[in-house]
Amino acid sequence: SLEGSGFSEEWFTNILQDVTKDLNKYGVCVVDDFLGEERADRILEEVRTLHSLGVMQAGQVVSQHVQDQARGKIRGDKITWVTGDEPHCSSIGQLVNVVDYIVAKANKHYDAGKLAQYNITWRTRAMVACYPGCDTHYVKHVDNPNGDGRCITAIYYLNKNWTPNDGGVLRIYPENCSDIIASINPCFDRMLFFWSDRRNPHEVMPAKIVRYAITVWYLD
Ligand SMILES: O=C(O)CNC(=O)c1n[nH]c2ccccc2c1=O
Ligand SMILES: [Fe+2]
Repeated sequence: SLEGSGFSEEWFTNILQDVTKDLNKYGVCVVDDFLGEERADRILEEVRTLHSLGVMQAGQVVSQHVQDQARGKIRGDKITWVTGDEPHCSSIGQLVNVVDYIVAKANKHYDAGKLAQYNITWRTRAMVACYPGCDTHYVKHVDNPNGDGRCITAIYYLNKNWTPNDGGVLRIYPENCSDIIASINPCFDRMLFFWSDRRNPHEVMPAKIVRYAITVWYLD
């Protein structure tokens, strides 16, 4: 619901139209300056706290060789799952509430188009991910290749003053326009939505410095 979010009906309506239009047209939607610097800073502080508390576990191992693992070779992304009700997670919880509202409304929006094909009733918890730099990356993949129910991937980026030298760009290879590669910089207070299925193979390019993102998957 709107009250308590601190955002106006008009703000939501504008975002809704962007998300609905871009998702239906491109299968991808980027919203910049999503929550404003003050809220985004609070979320970043919470993620840094979670990282410093050591609650993030290795999401994937970068080296498949046993001896590398034995030597504790650089591991890939580290993740933790939060509902938003845990200690140090209240701003993350507010982010999820705002995204929930947008996705629920867009799903029922008058010009929902392809979004209307879904009946989004559920979502995962929020996955807080940290790529620790040192060229950690995520190989080209589809989030939901085999119909596990996930239909929309929603990613919120928290990387202040990001520059190309920092790496960690998200590349999306839209299935139906093979010549275009969408390169999305993981910059601070940027919100991204894309179809989770085979329409959007994507990869995280090697990150040179610590790179934070929060992902929620919406299920049909
Ligand atoms: O951070 C990004 O820009 C994109 N990120 C991804 O595509 C992505 N996709 N699937 C995952 C599954 C487990 C752990 C991390 C991930 C992950 O970062
Ligand atoms: Fe992914």
